[in-house]
Amino acid sequence: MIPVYSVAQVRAVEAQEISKRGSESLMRAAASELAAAAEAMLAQTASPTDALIIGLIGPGNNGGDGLYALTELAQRGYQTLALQCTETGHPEALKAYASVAGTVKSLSEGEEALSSASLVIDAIYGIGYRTGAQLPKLPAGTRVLACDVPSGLNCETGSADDDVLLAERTVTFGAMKTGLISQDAPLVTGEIQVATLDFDFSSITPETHLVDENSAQELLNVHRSWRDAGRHKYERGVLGLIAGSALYPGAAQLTARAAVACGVGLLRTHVPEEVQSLLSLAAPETVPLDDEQITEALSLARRHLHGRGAKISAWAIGPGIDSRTPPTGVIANVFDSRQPAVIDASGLEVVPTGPSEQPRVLTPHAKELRMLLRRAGVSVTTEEVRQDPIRWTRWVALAYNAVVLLKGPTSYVVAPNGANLVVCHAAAQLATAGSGDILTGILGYMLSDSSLTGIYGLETVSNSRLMELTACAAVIHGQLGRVTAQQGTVSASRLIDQLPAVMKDFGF
Ligand SMILES: NC(=O)C1=CN([C@@H]2O[C@H](COP(=O)(O)OP(=O)(O)OC[C@H]3O[C@@H](n4cnc5c(N)ncnc54)[C@H](OP(=O)(O)O)[C@@H]3O)[C@@H](O)[C@H]2O)[C@@H](O)CC1
Ligand SMILES: Nc1ncnc2c1ncn2[C@@H]1O[C@H](COP(=O)(O)OP(=O)(O)O)[C@@H](O)[C@H]1O
Repeated sequence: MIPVYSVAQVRAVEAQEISKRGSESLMRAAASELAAAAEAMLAQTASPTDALIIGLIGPGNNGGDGLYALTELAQRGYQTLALQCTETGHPEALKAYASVAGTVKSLSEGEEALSSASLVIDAIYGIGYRTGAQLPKLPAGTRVLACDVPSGLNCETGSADDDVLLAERTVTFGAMKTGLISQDAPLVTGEIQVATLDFDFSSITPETHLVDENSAQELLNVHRSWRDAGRHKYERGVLGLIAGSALYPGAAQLTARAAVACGVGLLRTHVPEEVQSLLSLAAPETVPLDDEQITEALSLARRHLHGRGAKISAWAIGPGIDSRTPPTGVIANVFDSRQPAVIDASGLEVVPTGPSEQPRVLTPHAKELRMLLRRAGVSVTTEEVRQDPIRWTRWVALAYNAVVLLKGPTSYVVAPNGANLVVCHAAAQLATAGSGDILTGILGYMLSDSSLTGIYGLETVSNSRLMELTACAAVIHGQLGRVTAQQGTVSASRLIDQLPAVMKDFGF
């Protein structure tokens, strides 16, 4: 997992590093990383002598990094041009660049060259940016490498100005910063590369941790063993799905098909009669589950939570339920059990507040989070949630004693004790009807599989493991969005078609 720090924390460590290593040497180290990233971006498209790299240079250290990077690139044979966007610049870096590559032009003098740039290095503003500067408009299609932070992005809050410089890649120094993963940031940073510059953060507690594909892979492997291959379907895990209504007949199908595509041991479905026939056609692998069988499964669960003897090992509750007529009795019985459950959509409207023995994950989007807060007696605006998502998600986690996944372009996973993880997949194509139902299917499957939860016998899964698995499900979901988008337009059904291949990439 990638630790994420606030700007103030990064500034504090930076000050220590400067006192140890000197500011010039730090800036040169940052510049080398930036130059290497520029070379990597151009490796496929142009040889050094053909490529023109333009640096947009600002007044402070960010501009200094850009100038030293351009100096290195000029020394390696690239054509470079430094365009100063503000009246002042970093004096030593300006001198270093001029001695190798010639004079620096002002933006107005050299602006025309932007249309022939192979790459633009955005080194106007970094973490020192305050909203409101006039930023240059780049020709459409310009490839941009951002130095530390895209100019126009507030690295504290993640809020971007309208004229922010959109980056294809951002090389950020020291550590990942909160403002690079919040609010607008995933839409403007492009791929983020952290150049740690060997900063020492050992005495500082990060604000949160980012879970990316590599860390998800590690988290998924924690409990896997060679013995997994010997399990029968009940030992692999049985998911009970309580979902669907005549009003939304498709949602239960999507969740069911997603769980089946993940390779669930067995899926048992409790859906209204009129939905069951459709569901049996859409997912013939599923087996219906009536009220009596649920009672029996829950009663057995008191003695056998998992593995041999357990009829159901985890639950997914909510997709497509008509909130006017939810099967409250059945759902309340499941809520009283100690079996893990993921609760989504209309299920969120009936989940109780207060203490609970059940390991639960709630998966609201922002509007549903506000509804959960309102039910817990807290009234907030969408803007307040947007500005401090972890704070408000933590409120819900505490009030409902559940792990909470706040879904959106950046997803936040928070446990009742306040611990939290962030998933930032920037797969905008996921914003399509039914994609949340698929996430519920993926997570439901994961909660049912003891090789992932690591629980056997009568133990229950801890909130910290629940939080990790929830983040992994969100990472897989994001990857699913990206992979599906590479093949064409994205719909929920097409996401499910790609799910087996994506699961395979994560070791399933
Ligand atoms: N952290 C690290 O570990 C390392 C950091 N390094 C680098 O240092 C960078 C931070 O440098 P920095 O402090 O000089 O700030 P930077 O972003 O260049 O801004 C310059 C000045 O612009 C101004 N300004 C801001 N907004 C404005 C506005 N709207 N309109 C007009 N003016 C505005 C403001 O000046 P002010 O007006 O406040 O006097 C601000 O001070 C960092 O991003 C990274 O690239 C690496 O070298 C080494 C490792
Ligand atoms: N702009 C976006 N970029 C990336 N992911 C998004 C974006 N908007 C939504 N998502 C993701 O898409 C999913 C939508 O879920 P949800 O709102 O429950 O949709 P539905 O109810 O239609 O299934 C969530 O996983 C969310 O994280």
